[in-house]
Amino acid sequence: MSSRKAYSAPGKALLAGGYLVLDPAYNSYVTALSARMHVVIEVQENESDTEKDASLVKVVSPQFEGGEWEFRFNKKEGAQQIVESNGKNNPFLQATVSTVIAYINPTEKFNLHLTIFSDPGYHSQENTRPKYSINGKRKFLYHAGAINEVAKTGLGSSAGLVVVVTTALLNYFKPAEDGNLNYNTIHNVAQISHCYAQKKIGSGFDVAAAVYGSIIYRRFQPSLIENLLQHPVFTDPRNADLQQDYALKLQQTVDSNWDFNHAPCTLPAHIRLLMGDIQGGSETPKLVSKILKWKKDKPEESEPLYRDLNNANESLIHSLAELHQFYTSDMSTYLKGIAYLSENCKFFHLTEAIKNIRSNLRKLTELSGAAVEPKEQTKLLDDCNSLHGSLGGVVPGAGGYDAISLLVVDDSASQLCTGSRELEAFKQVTWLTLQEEQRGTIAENYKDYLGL
Ligand SMILES: Nc1ncnc2c1ncn2[C@@H]1O[C@H](COP(=O)(O)OP(=O)(O)O)[C@@H](O)[C@H]1O
Ligand SMILES: C[C@@](O)(CCOP(=O)(O)OP(=O)(O)O)CC(=O)O
Repeated sequence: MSSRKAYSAPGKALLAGGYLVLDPAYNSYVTALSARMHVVIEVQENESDTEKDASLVKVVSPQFEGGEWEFRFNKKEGAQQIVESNGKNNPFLQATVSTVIAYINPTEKFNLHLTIFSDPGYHSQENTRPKYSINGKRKFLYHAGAINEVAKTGLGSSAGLVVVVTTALLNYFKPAEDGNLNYNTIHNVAQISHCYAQKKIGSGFDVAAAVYGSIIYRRFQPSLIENLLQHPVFTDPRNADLQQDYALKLQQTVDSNWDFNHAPCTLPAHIRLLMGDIQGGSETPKLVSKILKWKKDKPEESEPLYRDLNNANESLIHSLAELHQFYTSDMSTYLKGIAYLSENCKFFHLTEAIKNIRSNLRKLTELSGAAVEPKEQTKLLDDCNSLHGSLGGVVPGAGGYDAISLLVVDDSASQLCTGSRELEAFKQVTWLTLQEEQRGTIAENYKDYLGL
């Protein structure tokens, strides 16, 4: 490869399928966003920063204070030792770098330098200064604090990071023969790394969207990777035999055929997604454990509600596909429909599906006691319905106080954002400047990042 390459991967919004997506029985609807995570990877020719025989992956995240991690690889008595030599912790980078290296098992020494950039939508924009690339194509915000001190907006920064770094490293060590990216390998390695870093097997919708872009997603069976994450190498990491056994099992798992759904999807033409970040926020793991406990304790309540919520989700998925199909088959009527929304029954299906999802999420809130669509968000989403051009909105993902997602007619989007700023009801909402961008992980031009 030429000595420098760049890649990017998108953030996500889970419009339908929160909680249900944890179960491989249900489909969810995930929109990939124009807020993306980026990496520039360079091969370092200079040997001075590596010890003899040692390999190095250095990662710099210049938008955050102290964003520098160095992973040194040393082979001693047949066993690979990986040390973060700055004494710093970034579990997602550590997991990604070590999983890719275990999967590839490189025989030659390597010395790689990675620089991470994240688009403005991922983090709070307070106390930042903008910096532009020399050619003006990229603008990133530089923060006054460290990565774990700056508030997140919930677009899935760790999934974006893991996927883009996996893409860069796999493409360096094992580029696909046809020059394309090997999406399935990237996906499988990234899911394993993300679970390993989080010490739990989540649904993985954020990782899958970062790889494949906007998708209808049904998860993989957790048992597929359970044994890998409990491998004895994690309690005896410098044991050469265990390392070998782990690497073999990792390769077999990554290269096997995963049964999961990642069918591409797109929002219908002229319908735009707006994401409103809400000051405050909720802790997803607490909500998830409350819901799962209720689901287990009260199957008589949860089973019918999960069924109803799934029906509402499926009907949203169906009506979005139906509208997309309508646009491609009869554009002029579709455009008239966009202009006279309430008169067209196909748009009516969409707004009804959103209403049904919301009423089921409110029931979930009431029965489980977990604040999925709390009263404040109910009021906010109801207020959104009265804004000109709004087709309705939901609490995305785990819900709570984090964010709202609205579907709006694109002509009205900017007016809706500016208009709502004047209203008391929207004072804690910051509309993020982003939209759907269907593409998953892709190669970029490294020249667009020079000077940052
Ligand atoms: N730009 C970045 N540079 C370095 N590490 C990052 C960056 N963005 C995210 N991370 C890693 O991901 C972690 C955040 O992950 P997580 O808490 O799962 O949030 P999210 O919901 O945004 O994925 C950070 O603490 C850091 O370890
Ligand atoms: C509850 C969930 O199904 C969805 C959570 O979605 P969010 O988009 O809220 O995720 P975070 O960015 O981690 O807060 C849990 C899961 O699928 O893992």
